[in-house]
Amino acid sequence: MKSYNIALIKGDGIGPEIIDEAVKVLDAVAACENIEFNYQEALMGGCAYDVTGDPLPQETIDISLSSNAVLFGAIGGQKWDTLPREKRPESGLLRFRKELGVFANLRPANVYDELVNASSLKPEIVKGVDLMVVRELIGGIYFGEPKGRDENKGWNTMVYTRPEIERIAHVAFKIAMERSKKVCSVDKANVLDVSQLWREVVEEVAKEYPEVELSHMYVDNAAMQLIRDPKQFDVILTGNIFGDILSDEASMLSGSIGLLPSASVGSSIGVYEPIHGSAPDIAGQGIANPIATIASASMMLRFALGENRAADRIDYGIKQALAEGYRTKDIAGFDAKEVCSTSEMGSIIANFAAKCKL
Ligand SMILES: NC(=O)C1=CN([C@@H]2O[C@H](COP(=O)(O)OP(=O)(O)OC[C@H]3O[C@@H](n4cnc5c(N)ncnc54)[C@H](O)[C@@H]3O)[C@@H](O)[C@H]2O)C=CC1
Ligand SMILES: CC(C)CC(=O)C(=O)O
Ligand SMILES: [Mg+2]
Repeated sequence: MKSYNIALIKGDGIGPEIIDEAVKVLDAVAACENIEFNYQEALMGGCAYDVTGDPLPQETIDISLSSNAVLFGAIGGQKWDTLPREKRPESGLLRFRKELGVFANLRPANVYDELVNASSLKPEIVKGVDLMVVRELIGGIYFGEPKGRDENKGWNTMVYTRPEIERIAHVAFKIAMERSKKVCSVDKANVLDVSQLWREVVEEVAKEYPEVELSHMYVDNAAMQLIRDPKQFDVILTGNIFGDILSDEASMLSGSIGLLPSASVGSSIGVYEPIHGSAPDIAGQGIANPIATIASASMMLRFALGENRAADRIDYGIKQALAEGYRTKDIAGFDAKEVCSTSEMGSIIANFAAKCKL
């Protein structure tokens, strides 16, 4: 029996609720595939600050680095918003990503056929959308120096170096080679010097992938085009802040931010996490959609552990639950057979995943 060590970082808000459902589904597929998971929980975010005074205790980094993969929920909430920057949950998350060297955040945005009516856009615009946002994750304006604020001024700096752009561009082109061989690099090169360098380096890297068609788009136009005609995109390559924003926007093509998973990968252990935050407005109500996290667990199985059969089971479980009309509140349109709680949705997906005939 193969055995894997998984670091579980539940975090704040809905984090524990959605991670519990992903664990339920992982255990269901493990039983079918003769594998086992040893989970080790670690604190990050506001809950870590409350216990240790640090949103990212060293123990969390150690546990993560000694595991095969990290499954992450979400951090943050109003309770911690007035703390000094370094103590805030979000600083812990940024530091964590840097410590683990996860420079590439892969955010697939697919529209499930079963949910074309859940989108706020017309079905003919969203049906068949299948794109991948490749977001640089440990550089750009969230990390650049100088940053700070005083009474009357606040400042941050967007910095990218040539090697940082090269490595994320290679990730995007390699992914495009496995897909429809199209990369759209999104920047703001009409205004930002850093984007001019970005564009130049992406052009250079593109020469190593002659089969891939490269285009460039300014981020403001990209935000509009994503809604106007999302199927024009295959791989979107972009920096940290633009990717953060565009992927949240892309989630509305699929119907809810509670649906989109992600993989944060780089030089060591990967972190598998939904694209959304801790959703304090719905925490504790049992209504959060766990699908983004369950789908992130599937990405973990496929990319970190090579357990493709188990991942296929999860993907099938999600699709089948939707096909049979099960919906959490965020995606409950007119065609919902039943509006389920977070925990019911996890159990339904686990059951279908276990029954999947591979
Ligand atoms: N990776 C992370 O841990 C992230 C943390 N955050 C933090 O989360 C906190 C809340 O941030 P917001 O801007 O409100 O973003 P958010 O993504 O937490 O929530 C935005 C909206 O989407 C809804 N939503 C999010 N996830 C959902 C799910 N699984 N099912 C159903 N509805 C869902 C929420 O109820 C809310 O109305 C902040 O402290 C923020 O810094 C934000 C983004 C990412
Ligand atoms: C701390 C933020 C950068 C988290 C976030 O919004 C994200 O990674 O999507
Ligand atoms: Mg975000």
